Amino acid sequence: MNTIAMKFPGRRQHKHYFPVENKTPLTNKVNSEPKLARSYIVGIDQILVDIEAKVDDEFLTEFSLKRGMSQVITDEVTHRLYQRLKDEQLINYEFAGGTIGNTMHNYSVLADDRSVLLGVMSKNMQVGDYAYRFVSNTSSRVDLNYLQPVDGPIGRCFTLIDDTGERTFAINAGLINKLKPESIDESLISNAAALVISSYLMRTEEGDTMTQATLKAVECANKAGVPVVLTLGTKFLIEKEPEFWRKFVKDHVNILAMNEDEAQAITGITDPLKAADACLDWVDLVICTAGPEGLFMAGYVDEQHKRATEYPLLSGAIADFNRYEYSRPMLLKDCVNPVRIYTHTAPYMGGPDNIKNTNGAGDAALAAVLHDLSANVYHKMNVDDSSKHLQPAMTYSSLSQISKYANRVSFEILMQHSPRLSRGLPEREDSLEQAYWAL
Ligand SMILES: Nc1ncnc2c1ncn2[C@@H]1O[C@H](COP(=O)(O)OP(=O)(O)OP(=O)(O)O)[C@@H](O)[C@H]1O
Ligand SMILES: O=c1[nH]cnc2c1ncn2[C@@H]1O[C@H](CO)[C@@H](O)[C@H]1O
Repeated sequence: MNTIAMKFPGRRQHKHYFPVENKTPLTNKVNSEPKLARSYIVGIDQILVDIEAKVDDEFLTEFSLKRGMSQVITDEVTHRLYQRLKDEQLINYEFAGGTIGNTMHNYSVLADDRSVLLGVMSKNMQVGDYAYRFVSNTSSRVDLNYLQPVDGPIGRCFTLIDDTGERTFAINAGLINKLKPESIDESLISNAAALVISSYLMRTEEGDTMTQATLKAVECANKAGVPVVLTLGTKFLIEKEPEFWRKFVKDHVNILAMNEDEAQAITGITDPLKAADACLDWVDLVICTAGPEGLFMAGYVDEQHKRATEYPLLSGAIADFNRYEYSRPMLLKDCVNPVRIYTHTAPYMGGPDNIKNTNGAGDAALAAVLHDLSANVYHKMNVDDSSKHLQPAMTYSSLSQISKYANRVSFEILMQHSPRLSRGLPEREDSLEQAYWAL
């Protein structure tokens, strides 16, 4: 089948995509030093290495770990747990992790462009230790220059996979929560295309400064009109304080990413489409992954910019919900007559025959959405007079297109062990219908 590649304006691909640099008629060469402005995104994380191991239910019980949850464990439990995993040779791999660390890495791989990761890093690093491993397993496109040095270890996240494929996280925190508000560079945040955070950043102890650092970054982004993107991390954190999270999301967040369990925890609604719709009362754009059911997205468009889909209309909890999925989503404040838009994408090719591990599939979907969002900022910075920007949209592509891209990236993660991509998507895929990639 004849296919065309998904092309975004980015440093590597822009010249195929839109001619912002024309050849000089005299030399017939493209100016060798194009002075294009660049967009980037910033993420904050608890800097962690994942230690993945296959375990059974008894193992979880022995260490009093709650299945499916991300929980913090003491140094003493860590020591015993690590020893058991080593003695029984249960460890599959040790690799850089962290929900936002993974998202920044995947964004940089997909966009072939810069993201900035904020957090802490051991100031004394030895070849082979966890800090070293984190740095060496992170894309060179992720800017680590703003990490705050600390005198001690980064964190470890035991990623324990049981027979059903469910993952339980046990976190040994090290100094991950010692990021200080002073380490947040305000101009770095206020010039970014987006600020990306997770609910885990609020899980701190007395004396930790991570939460204050995060709140400072969020306030700075809010003030500068930089979209704040929150991923909900794990439902148990949300269930503990749903009222706090609803208020935080309403007051500070523009884009909310979650899976269906987290969506239920924050809205009380089981149906992922209805839950996504409920979240539109608080935010501008919603990404809700739903495992084997695929991906739902919801957003806003102004009446004058809405575009009707060419796909068959779908009905679920909301009738004909995908009617305007061809629209490019907008901030609610930029809509004179806001219309709610929704889309759904079923797992790419029905999902892989053999799912290695679903860990990080949701983070990867978010990385794809961020790629589209920053592509829009990049294009606007360089070709502001393009007719494309007559509509003050948040993203480069339509809701439908972004959702397909995100779902495609999730598929890639399901086929591998690590939550981090090792390469971008293929430019051409014969198995893809043209409509899947066409703009
Ligand atoms: N069993 C499955 N079959 C087919 N596709 C799946 C399956 N599980 C996940 N997916 C795909 O991966 C995407 C994300 O999955 P999921 O909802 O499990 O993310 P998540 O729970 O947020 O993951 P994480 O928190 O580990 O990043 C889904 O939207 C879907 O496209
Ligand atoms: O408490 C936490 N803080 C930051 N990241 C976490 C925490 N618990 C789990 N993950 C991260 O979530 C990723 C998959 O989505 C894993 O790679 C793991 O490192």
